[in-house]
Amino acid sequence: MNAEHPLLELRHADVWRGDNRVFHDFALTVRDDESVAILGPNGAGKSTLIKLITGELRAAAEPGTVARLFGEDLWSLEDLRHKLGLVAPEEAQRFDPEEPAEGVVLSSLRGAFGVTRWMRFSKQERARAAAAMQKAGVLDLAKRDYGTLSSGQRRRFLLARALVHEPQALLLDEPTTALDFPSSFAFIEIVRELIRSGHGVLWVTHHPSEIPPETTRVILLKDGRIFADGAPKQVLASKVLSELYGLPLKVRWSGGFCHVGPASPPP
Ligand SMILES: Nc1ncnc2c1ncn2[C@@H]1O[C@H](COP(=O)(O)OP(=O)(O)OP(=O)(O)O)[C@@H](O)[C@H]1O
Repeated sequence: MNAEHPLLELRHADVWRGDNRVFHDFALTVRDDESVAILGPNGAGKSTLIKLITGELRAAAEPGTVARLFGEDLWSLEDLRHKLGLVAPEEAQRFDPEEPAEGVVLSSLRGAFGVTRWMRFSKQERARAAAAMQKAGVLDLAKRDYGTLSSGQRRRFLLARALVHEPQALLLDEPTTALDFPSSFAFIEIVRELIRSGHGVLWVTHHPSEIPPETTRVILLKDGRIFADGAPKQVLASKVLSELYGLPLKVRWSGGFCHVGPASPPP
């Protein structure tokens, strides 16, 4: 990681959505070798933060405001895909069900959502796509029609789509939404392996139980502010989460994973 240019630097940032100022004087710095989980109640500002990172939203240009991704002030995630790969489940809808699934990955090399008949790919590009599908555990499904894949398999193709650019870090926007337990666990295991092999990860989720044990930092958002930021066991604590969500919660750790339930189970 270049110490001068962390993945994300926000200082004195105001972010507006319509007439609503979601972030005010917001500050957050994330290094590109960190594995960070971001949680918070509905309306906390998670999507706003993601849209800020993807460049869909911008911080207001005020004196003193710093908003940089990999040291760039006005970035386009398209241009930074070799640094930060995005997995956003809603993108799964954007592909032709009759296209071979490998098109999800190959078309990313052209910044497109699907392969058109004018696209040509070199041997090296096909090898990169194969390597990305291998990492995501879907190489054997490359030739299957995309429309015949399960949600979990499609999610892994989205991961391969991000990995084909060999990014240093990944931004995962609720990547296990609507996946069953086995598919979620399989996805989490792949991400764990990526963290272990040195990738930075920014994982936005509602579910503490899916935060990989390799995660080094947890950030809790509430009402557009950072409510807590620190080591997982300090932040994902019964008292902190009870205060965040406004109800008594009990945290239990097992196998490096955090499980949250009501403080006193119903009779
Ligand atoms: N298009 C919009 N116009 C105005 N306000 C918005 C808009 N989108 C979101 N907001 C507001 O911004 C705040 C943060 O919303 P955001 O979607 O970032 O929260 P979130 O943490 O992602 O929530 P959720 O968990 O429900 O997805 C909320 O108060 C929300 O009502």
